[in-house]
Amino acid sequence: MNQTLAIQEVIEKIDDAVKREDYKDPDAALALLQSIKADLHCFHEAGIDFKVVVDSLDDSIYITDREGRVMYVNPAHKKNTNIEPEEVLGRLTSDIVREGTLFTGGSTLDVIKEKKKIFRLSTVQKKDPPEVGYTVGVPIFDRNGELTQVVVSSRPILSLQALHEDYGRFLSEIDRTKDQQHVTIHKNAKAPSMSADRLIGASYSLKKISDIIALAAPTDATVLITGESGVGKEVIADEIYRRSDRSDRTFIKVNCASIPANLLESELFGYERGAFSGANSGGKPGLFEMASGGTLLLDEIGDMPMDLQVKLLRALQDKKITRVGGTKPIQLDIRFIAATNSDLKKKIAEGTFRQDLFYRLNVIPVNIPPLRERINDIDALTDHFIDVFAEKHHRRLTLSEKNREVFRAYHWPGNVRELENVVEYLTICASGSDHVDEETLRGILDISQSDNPATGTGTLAQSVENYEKNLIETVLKNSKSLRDAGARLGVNASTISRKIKQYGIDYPGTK
Ligand SMILES: Nc1ncnc2c1ncn2[C@@H]1O[C@H](COP(=O)(O)OP(=O)(O)OP(=O)(O)O)[C@@H](O)[C@H]1O
Repeated sequence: MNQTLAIQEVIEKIDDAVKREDYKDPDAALALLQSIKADLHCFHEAGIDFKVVVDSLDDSIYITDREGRVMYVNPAHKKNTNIEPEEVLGRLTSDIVREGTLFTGGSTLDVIKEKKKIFRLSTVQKKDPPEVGYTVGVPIFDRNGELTQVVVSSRPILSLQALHEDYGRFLSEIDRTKDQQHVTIHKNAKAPSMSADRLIGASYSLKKISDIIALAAPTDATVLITGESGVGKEVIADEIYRRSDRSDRTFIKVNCASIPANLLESELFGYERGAFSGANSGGKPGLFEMASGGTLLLDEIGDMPMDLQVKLLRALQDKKITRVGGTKPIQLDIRFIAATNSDLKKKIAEGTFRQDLFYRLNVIPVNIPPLRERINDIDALTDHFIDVFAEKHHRRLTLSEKNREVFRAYHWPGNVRELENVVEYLTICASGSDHVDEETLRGILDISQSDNPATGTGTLAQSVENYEKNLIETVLKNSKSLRDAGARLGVNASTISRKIKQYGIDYPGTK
């Protein structure tokens, strides 16, 4: 039990006994004394001097009464803020914040107002230059539910930034080790190259998708899989292939966005001898020919150039293609699956995607909702990834119920891929205890979108802008593209591009 609360309970116990005049009844008085002795014994047994503990913490601790009058600050508070204890002790936090010479922001006043735990930024004005801190204010209540004290712990936001950078480095490391190929060829569904990932989830949407797959997979009907980046489109395509009658034949996956537009046509359709200079003189079959008899996944179909869309439409309609520079039609027998994270209807309206191609592809539409709309999948996927990474890294991550609540409440801009990365990172960097501390979680999740916006003075706003600028610069350094940086920060590429201009960040091609 919290020691302050426990002492307060003993005091209240004595007050109640005095009110009831227990001392007039020897039995009641004895019972009271025995109960107090038991309480004191508990403190003694615990053997922990909580003041020594708080004084040894590296985080700043700032404790006020219910009005916000400062009762205590620990030595780390002075070390981290340059504020002498006598400058704040006995003073009202509202006065200190209003004056604005020691610090601004912070969570004390909001905890008093809202009577719940609050996360806020605070700017230490006594530091030169002023330094932004990340504060967590917690209310303490008596047993009647009345607020008695507020305890605020804080640390410089740079420590969170360091954590974020560490996580950014981890992500680029993963990217580097991932297969960077634009085309993947699987000989059959049991080939070692096929990912072992199966469709995990407990949500109603995933169950519906699973039902559609069960019905559509054994047919040759074209499937169009849509959904944000990282929702699991490729996993669904794999599942369709596994459950299809073509699972013992070739499955080719081609990423239409990563192959340069001028090469995509010859990659897909192949070319005849001497079709263009530099090409293999004997001609080359394209991916359509190579996939014939099997399945072809056209990933990122929304990024296919318009002129190729016409050719693709013809191939789908006629089930025939002609190599670049060739005249002889080649018969195809392909099961097509297309996937995209673009809004194809919007692209049609903008004139960058052909409507007739859309209808050709959209025979069996499968839309995968973002993870934040499939909260029931989060626990199942988390457990799945904990198992996967326990096996890979020989250590097991344990999450508390509170950690899981943070997971369920988070908006997962990078969807399942982000959840997978977070679980891998925590397995490596934060396993070995029965929970992950909340600060570590907030450090690697996208805190810029947290539900605790900074309450701000001009200086605070400026500091937050600085933080945002630094964070974007750091993430850009570790990213392959604006889109990649956007995905890491949970915003789209155009937001990153706008911020680059707004903050004058030096990034090639944006000036
Ligand atoms: N339902 C799921 N069950 C198990 N693993 C999943 C599930 N959904 C996604 N994943 C995992 O999440 C990661 C991202 O999934 P995937 O590559 O299929 O997403 P995507 O929608 O194709 O992304 P992008 O549009 O960026 O290519 C993969 O490692 C995949 O194994």
